[in-house]
Amino acid sequence: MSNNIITFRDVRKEYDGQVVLKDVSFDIEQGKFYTLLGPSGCGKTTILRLIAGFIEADKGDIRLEGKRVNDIPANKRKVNTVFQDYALFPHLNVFDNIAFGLNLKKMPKKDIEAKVTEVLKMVQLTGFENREISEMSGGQRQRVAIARALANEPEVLLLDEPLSALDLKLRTDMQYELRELQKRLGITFIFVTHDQEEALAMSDEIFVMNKGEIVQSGTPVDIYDEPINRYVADFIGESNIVEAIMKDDNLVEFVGKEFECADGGMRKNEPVEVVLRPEDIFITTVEKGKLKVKVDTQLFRGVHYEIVCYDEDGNEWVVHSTRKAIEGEEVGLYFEPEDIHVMRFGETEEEFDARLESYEEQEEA
Ligand SMILES: Nc1ncnc2c1ncn2[C@@H]1O[C@H](COP(=O)(O)OP(=O)(O)OP(=O)(O)O)[C@@H](O)[C@H]1O
Repeated sequence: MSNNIITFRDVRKEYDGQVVLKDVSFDIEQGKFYTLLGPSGCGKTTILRLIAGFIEADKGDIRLEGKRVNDIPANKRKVNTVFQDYALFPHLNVFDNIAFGLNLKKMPKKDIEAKVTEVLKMVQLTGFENREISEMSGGQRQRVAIARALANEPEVLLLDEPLSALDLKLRTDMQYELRELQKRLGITFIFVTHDQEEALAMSDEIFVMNKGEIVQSGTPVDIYDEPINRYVADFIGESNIVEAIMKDDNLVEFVGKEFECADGGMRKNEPVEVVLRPEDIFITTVEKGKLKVKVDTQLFRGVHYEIVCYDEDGNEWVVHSTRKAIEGEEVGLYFEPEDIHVMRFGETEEEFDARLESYEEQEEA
């Protein structure tokens, strides 16, 4: 049996004739932490609203636990949302904020008390029942908002940029807390952010979005190591991206030189792009390096120096190194074949997966 708690099949959403979600399909498995990642306006919140039932799809199937829910109202779905501003009632105390929805459902008083106690314990706010919302910190308010959502016993918790209002330190603390809470509760979290570091740190699976489409999905490591195109490579982490020619399987040419690489399954002499991450490049002597460059500038970033170099064709190469370089000096850049990542122009995720599979089979044969 499938472990999918949510399924989207060719789901489209338009506003005033403008398509903001382009026939999107995906599966969400029970009990995992998912993140929708992408720039402002790419459709992340639209997906959350469709799951919650706040808006209707113009086309396609939305299923929760296998059942089509397109026509099921929001309050009948086992899904709860934690909003960016938490949407707490400022004039009510913690207890009353959490009890609000339960009262509406006409839950008996004793059960409400037990439920509020239970969810406050889950978010480690036991004893805060009578505290006014105005007397709580940003992080505590957030936990109240989560507790209120959990009181409805959702199967899925939707979190729409819940950390964006917090300062950096609290934000990092809350990232740990949310991750830990999700693991402890074992319910599915769908988290929206435009912050790639947050997405990498917290998620089991990331959906990278652009202009109403999911461009790539996978684990943080997969997406970081194997971005399918320039957009994903640029969005997730820092990258050096140069145009190249795929000479043959395992052989790519850029800056007028051929390099051994681990990729294959493309046409001979196909124009491609190559990504090299700054932390995978080492600075050495011109003789020992694979590529000759000149050090231009460097910035001390605390853990490493960020060193900007230029090759003879004028391409910029950013290198992260724990050792300082000498500005103006000619040096060699060294990298391993498997750290060269080749990307085809216009390849979709399905095409990428299919190529990888058939190339790996061919390699094994
Ligand atoms: N009610 C609406 N009426 C018209 N257009 C809308 C409406 N809601 C959203 N949009 C448009 O749909 C697109 C996707 O919006 P959405 O809120 O899903 O983006 P997002 O990725 O969540 O962005 P952000 O990170 O800024 O919240 C945007 O272009 C937005 O302007």
